[in-house]
Amino acid sequence: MTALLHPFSTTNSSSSMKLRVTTHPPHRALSILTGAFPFKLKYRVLSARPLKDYSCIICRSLSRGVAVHTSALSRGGGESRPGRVGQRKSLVEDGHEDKDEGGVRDMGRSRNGVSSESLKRRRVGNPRGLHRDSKDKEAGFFDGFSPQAKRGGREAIRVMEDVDDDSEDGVLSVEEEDLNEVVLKVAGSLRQLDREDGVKPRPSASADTAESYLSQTRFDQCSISPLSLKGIKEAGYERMTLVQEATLPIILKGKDVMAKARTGTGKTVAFLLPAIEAIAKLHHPDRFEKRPPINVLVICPTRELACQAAAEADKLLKYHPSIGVQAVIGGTRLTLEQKRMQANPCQILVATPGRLRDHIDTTTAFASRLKGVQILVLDEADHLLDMGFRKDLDRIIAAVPKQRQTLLFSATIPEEVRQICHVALQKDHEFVNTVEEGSEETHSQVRQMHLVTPLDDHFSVLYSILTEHIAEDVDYKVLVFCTTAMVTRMIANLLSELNMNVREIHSRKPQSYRTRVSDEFRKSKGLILVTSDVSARGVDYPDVTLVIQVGLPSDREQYIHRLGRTGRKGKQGKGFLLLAPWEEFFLASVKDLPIAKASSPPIGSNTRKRVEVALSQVEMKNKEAAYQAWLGYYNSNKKVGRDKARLVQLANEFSRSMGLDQPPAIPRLILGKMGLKNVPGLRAK
Ligand SMILES: Nc1ncnc2c1ncn2[C@@H]1O[C@H](COP(=O)(O)OP(=O)(O)OP(=O)(O)O)[C@@H](O)[C@H]1O
Repeated sequence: MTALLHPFSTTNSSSSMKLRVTTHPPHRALSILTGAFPFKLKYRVLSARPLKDYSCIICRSLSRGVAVHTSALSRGGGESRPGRVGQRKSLVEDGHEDKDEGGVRDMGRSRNGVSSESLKRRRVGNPRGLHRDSKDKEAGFFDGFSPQAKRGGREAIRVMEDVDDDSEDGVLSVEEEDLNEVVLKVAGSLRQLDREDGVKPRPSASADTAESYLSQTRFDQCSISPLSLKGIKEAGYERMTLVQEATLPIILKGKDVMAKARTGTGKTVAFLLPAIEAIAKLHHPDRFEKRPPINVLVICPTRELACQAAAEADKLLKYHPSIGVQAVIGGTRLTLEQKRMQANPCQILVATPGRLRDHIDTTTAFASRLKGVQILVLDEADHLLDMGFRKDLDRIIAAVPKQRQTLLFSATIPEEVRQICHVALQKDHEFVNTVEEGSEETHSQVRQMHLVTPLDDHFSVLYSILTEHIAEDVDYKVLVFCTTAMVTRMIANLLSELNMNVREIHSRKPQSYRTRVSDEFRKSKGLILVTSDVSARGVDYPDVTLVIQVGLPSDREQYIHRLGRTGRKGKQGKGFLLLAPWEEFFLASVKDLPIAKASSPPIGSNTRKRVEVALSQVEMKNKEAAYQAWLGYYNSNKKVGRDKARLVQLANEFSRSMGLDQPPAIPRLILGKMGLKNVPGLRAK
């Protein structure tokens, strides 16, 4: 059957796939039956550009729901509009661990290649490079690292700068490692993993679930250029995933798309492939042109994710020698990036928001190169549209042409984000939702459990869960998510004292270290990665067997994304959420998810003793920093932080759980900024 223009045209009524198409207004849905048979499509691509006609054959997968909504919301182009969501949130670039407050640091250092303006921005009242808006000033400085500020509250917006002061010793976090090498390294290990994946499927993945994320459509049935097809084949991809199948034809048509698909189901390729196809059809500027345009701009919230997306693009571009991808991320030398972007093809730029702003502010001719952007992609769009990123994003949107195609992808798109998507998207954008109606946003093959137990037991319970899991699966690969960077460091220290094979990753580590550890974890088995939320979204570590979340996740979305590090590509996985009794309220926000109540693992006196001894070995400065960070994190939580006296009691409970009967003293200045001066139970210094 031949259908013109839209592959999911309502004319395909004989199909057996249930499809929801929403036309104006955006939320009115029309259910239709569509086909499970191949049909030929012909459509014109990217109407704004002089492109060729394409034909493709699309087969529909049976009995899978894909909702495509055409929205009536409008795009504000470059305008900066106040968010209607009205929430503020500190889930910010490179994670939430900037919720940690490490005290005042040296502000007098100069940064190579960074403009005074951007330095100033970093410095506004903040030694760690956090910047804030005027409301922060009213709210008091360090009192909010805003885990749930998205839902409102008095906390200050805390936007962490792209360049972390990872360097504990006061040395700048300037990396010697060329990012190109990092990207190539990641691309290399991705290729290797893909090859291994093709040969040896993990035994734990049943044939049924392992295939569930794939559609019946093969890439070679679509109107993809032969060079891209070669790259796809080499990457080991044969069939499209559901989200790729659903979005490719729409994106190729040149429409703005907002797409929601579960974690680990190939969203990166879903936006990269049509973007590459669009560039392939453009006139290619002279290699030596002084200011060649950037055609595709991909924004990712974290450095790891940006490197990963650039590596994926690099894989797909293998047979497109004239198209190049570059990544610009914080924690690396700005001047190196400038040289690289000048010396190499850079039609695709993958960036973290803060670093991109730095380039807009400081890099010669960068702004004019951005005028060539035809496709803007926001990966983890709900996170990027959140208030924590809003200023950077408004700036970025203002820097790219209004006449462009915009693609928003995420595994979670809360309703409030749909309400504000007009800041980036065209009025007639399509909303593609591959999460079937009535089904959960998490994977059914991932077993989720929660345990509510006193804080005092948390470390012993964590140790027990880990030892049990390790005993069950020699190929264990575990992610332990912690609330802040400093809590991450302390727990990693503890587990390592317990002789577990542990690595840690968070924003207070230098970027070269982060890249190394991330790469190691990607390739390893028999390893535990203790992490802050820098690993929560998008990071594609294959074969993670268990995700443990210790303490309150910042919100429902973050719970889903963290959990989504396991069960990728249809594989099996487990998730464990460990909460204290006063954190139990969080369960209400995920009550629609199948999270079973776990029974408390028996904690013998031996286990307790071992944990106690290990805690006594944990460095005091790590415990002190963890205490302060913990206090900052929960202080900014709307619910927990409301009653300051109670908050301090709980913090001191946390202190005791680390083996410190007397809570560490906190600098007066910081207590003041947290709004915790003179709260009984705190020690000031
Ligand atoms: N068509 C395909 N066939 C097989 N594997 C694929 C295909 N497309 C992508 N993949 C692989 O699937 C894995 C998950 O992809 P990706 O990281 O893009 O997922 P995601 O949906 O963006 O996840 P998240 O929501 O966590 O960001 C990657 O290893 C990627 O290489």
